[in-house]
Amino acid sequence: MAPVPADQLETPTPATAPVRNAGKAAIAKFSRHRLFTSPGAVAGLVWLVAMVAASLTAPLWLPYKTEDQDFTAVLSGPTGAHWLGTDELGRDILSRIFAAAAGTLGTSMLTVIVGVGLGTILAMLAAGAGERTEGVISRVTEVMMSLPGTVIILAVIGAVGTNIPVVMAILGILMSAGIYRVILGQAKSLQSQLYVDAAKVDGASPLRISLRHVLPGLANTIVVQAALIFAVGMLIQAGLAFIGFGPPIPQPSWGGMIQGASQHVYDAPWMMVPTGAVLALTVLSANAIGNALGKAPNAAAPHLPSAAARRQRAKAVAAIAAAPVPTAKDGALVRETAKGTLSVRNLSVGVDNGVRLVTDVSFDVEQGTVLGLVGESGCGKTMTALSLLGLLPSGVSITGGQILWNGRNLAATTDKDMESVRGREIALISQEPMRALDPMFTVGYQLTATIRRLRGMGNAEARKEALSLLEKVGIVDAARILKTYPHQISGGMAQRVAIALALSGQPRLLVADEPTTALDVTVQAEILSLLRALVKDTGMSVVMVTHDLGVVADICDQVAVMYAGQVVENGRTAAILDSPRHPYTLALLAADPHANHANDMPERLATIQGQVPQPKDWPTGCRFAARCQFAGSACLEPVPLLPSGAAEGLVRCVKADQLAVEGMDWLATDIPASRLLEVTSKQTLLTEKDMA
Ligand SMILES: Nc1ncnc2c1ncn2[C@@H]1O[C@H](COP(=O)(O)OP(=O)(O)OP(=O)(O)O)[C@@H](O)[C@H]1O
Repeated sequence: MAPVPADQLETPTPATAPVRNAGKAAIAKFSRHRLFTSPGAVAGLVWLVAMVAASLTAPLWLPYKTEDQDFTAVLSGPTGAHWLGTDELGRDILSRIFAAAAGTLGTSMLTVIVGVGLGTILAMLAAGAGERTEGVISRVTEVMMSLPGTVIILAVIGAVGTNIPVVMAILGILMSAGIYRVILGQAKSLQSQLYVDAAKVDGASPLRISLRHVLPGLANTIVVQAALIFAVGMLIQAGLAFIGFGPPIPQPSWGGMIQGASQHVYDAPWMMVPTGAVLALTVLSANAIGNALGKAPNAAAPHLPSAAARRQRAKAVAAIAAAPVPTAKDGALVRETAKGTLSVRNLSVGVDNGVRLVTDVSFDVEQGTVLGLVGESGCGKTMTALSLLGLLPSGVSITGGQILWNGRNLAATTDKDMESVRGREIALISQEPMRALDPMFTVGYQLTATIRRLRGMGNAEARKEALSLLEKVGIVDAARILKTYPHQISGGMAQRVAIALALSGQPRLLVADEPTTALDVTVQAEILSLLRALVKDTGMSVVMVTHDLGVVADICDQVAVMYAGQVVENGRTAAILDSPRHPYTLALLAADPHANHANDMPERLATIQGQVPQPKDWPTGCRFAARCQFAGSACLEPVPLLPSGAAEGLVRCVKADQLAVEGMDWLATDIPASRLLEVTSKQTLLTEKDMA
């Protein structure tokens, strides 16, 4: 049995370590919560927690009773005996502020519970129970919103007296109508999600669907609304007390104290300061918390990076710009980048402060050629493609390497500068054409607006160009399509329009992320032949992300096969499809029914056991080893990308030559014991059996 390399041996750890690590991870995750990344929200939270704690424990520590009068210090400013001064009756302001705090905070919370609770229940009911119920609830809430809230509150006070909890609960009922309107749209959108349909098919009751599938999706909006209503409740309560509808005298209230202070604004201006400041700070704190929570991923456009992500990216960009230019390493192709050639060098992409998703990826795309990025789901194709456009999702950034394009390193380009590249030099077409089209506007409006913005044309000229672009992408009745809305055209037509949109800035490179996956087979063929014709006619290049080897064979000049965030093999398409040098490419071809000739179609198609490992589980050696039929002890070491011997191809496999010489096939059976190498996650244990 071969020895296990030292760097892959697990260090024995005490039994308590996992618990401690889990605790640390939980604390780290908690501290990254958006609430704690906003200084304003942290300060607000600290203030609110301190206020609640101080008000709840007030009877234990307050220096004076609220009604104690000190006639030797009437209307005094801050003194040793009265830290925040006294009022016109010599009562201690500090004691009165905190004695009033519990009531003010508690009854404001009551408004939140009634308002947000009722609004949420009504919205979930309306979203789940069909149009009639929604219609009834909506009409009722419209009536509630049309009622004069102040008059109703004053009428309630007239009827029940200044019973603050009752008044604040009624205020909550009045506010619930507005909250219902805010939450309804989101609840309806959640009700139309596929997983909700699946739950219905599984026979889940409407109540269970609402609680299990809809309510969690509303959590963010509910919390934000609660924070804002809490602030509004406090202000309204203070306002009522100011005009004399607060708790009965001598019971203190913040509004009543401000009203008292307003009588002495000239002779004792200080008196206004402590209560006013505490009220303002408490309201600001609730708003700051609401604002921070409102910046949740589902509250913002998901494709736009957050400020924190942008800061992180700016840091990464600066580090990449300062790094020395990589040279030919381990045989990797390094050529002078000609104009119109894209050269990606040692590109790495990772989650900010987290795992790496793509490592050390290199490839070239020459002008007028198509490169296919191929591999199973989760191999990092999309992350690589989106890096080219600076469109990585929020929280994911380029961590190293270069993207050389027209004399610039796009990996070290700021977000602002990327704006002049996107659309004009490099454009994107995505898997789902409807993502590129706004359902609110006609195709013509969207195309002309984009052409005017990217090419600086006038309206009439842009309209002509839009027509010509639609004709270029094979749309026969272009004039009619210009007037249609996206939902009025088919998927294939929408993809043609999306391609026309991508072409409106006359880009030299098109990044196509599985552009045919969502289309049916005949339309797929049409779109592929359209792309082929566009490459030929315009001389632009294409980076085509796909998991379909048929698409690769059909359109790609070069192919880069990706596995677990790495390129494992690249080179000319014909060379790679004819004589693959990496076992993963071999396996993909063996598993593809179209890659096998009808005559020698095996009885059983090959499979690749297991799954692509998660980025956190990548082993230090060959990442494919755990699934590979040919793995051996040498595969436990990191494997560089080396010339494959076929044209300019590169391969990341220590056994590539042996496989090529011996002409070994990927077997359609389970991995034979004679070829088995057990590679467990993280820790790689070699149990080689009968390996030569
Ligand atoms: N926003 C994200 N944050 C963190 N990790 C992500 C994010 N998006 C994708 N990943 C992870 O990055 C890795 C690569 O994903 P990527 O989408 O690039 O794969 P892919 O090969 O394009 O797959 P597919 O064909 O399914 O699109 C996967 O492990 C995936 O789980």
